[in-house]
Amino acid sequence: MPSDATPPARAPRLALIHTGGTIASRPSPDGRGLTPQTPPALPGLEQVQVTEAQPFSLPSPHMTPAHMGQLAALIRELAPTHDGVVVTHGTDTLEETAFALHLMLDVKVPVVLTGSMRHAEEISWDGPANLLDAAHVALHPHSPGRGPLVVIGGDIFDARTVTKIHTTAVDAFGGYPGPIGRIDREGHTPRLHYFAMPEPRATYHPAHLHARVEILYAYAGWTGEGYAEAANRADGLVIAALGTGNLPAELLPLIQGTEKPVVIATRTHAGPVLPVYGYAGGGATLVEAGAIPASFLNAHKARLLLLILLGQGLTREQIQTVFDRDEF
Ligand SMILES: NC(=O)C[C@H](N)C(=O)O
Repeated sequence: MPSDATPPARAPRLALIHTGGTIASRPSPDGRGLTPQTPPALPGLEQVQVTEAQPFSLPSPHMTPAHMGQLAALIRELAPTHDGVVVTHGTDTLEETAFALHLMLDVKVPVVLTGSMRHAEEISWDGPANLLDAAHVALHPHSPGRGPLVVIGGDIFDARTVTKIHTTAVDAFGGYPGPIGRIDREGHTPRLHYFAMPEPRATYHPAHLHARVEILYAYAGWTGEGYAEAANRADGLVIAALGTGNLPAELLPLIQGTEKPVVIATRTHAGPVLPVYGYAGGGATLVEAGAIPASFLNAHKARLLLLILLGQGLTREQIQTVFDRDEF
């Protein structure tokens, strides 16, 4: 006899993509230190249908833009048949992969990256809780529309602002102005709060990811060592400059003479790049010489944005507009 009872809601479907990192690492049998070996198991989500994939297993210092492109393609493939995607990743370059995905992915389901600071054989192994938090965030109804998120230690971060702030602490992630949400558990029940609404963002579709963009790091007494060589071989440069985006005077003529895009970020850990100083090498003179302020992006995220815009074939002027208007 036909029943008019509502059929039970189907089990949520989660795609779990492993890429390596400490969350997959253990001491290697040859005694030479930690290496990625076994992807972590997802604990305590009985009602969820999980599909696992492992496109590669790398320590995250071995990640390249090509791997980020491969990951983006896999997520695009899995997204239509899943309600959320979790990516496990090494923490060293996690913010770069998160931001590259932020720039390139326009999938509808949430994408959440997580990792761990301690490996599976350590007493303070933080992998399982981070992974469970990430899964809850990925499947939560308030998570779509925020771009890829990073979840570590219960904090939920936006890919644009998150950065690794500690080399060993379990709460290794932060960044100005801080988390956009928080997940905790009351018993087994997740409690999730967002502190801001989702907002629209631009996404890009580069034809390739092999533009060469190099980063130079400014310091007191830099007279431009390495600049000419980098400018010759690269398609674009990013400089982690001083304060609001200032450099020693010797850099001004070098930037004036560079046709390729030169983006000025800051080595300071928070705040925008603003062209306010008019002394030789001051931010105002660099912008007048054609340099592009990176807004509030750190140097390694500015590099990815520049690399992606170059891969999409944008001109120097178009690239400047993207940075000027915060179209990311
Ligand atoms: N905690 C970590 O995952 C660090 C490791 N070196 C990695 O990024 O792969």
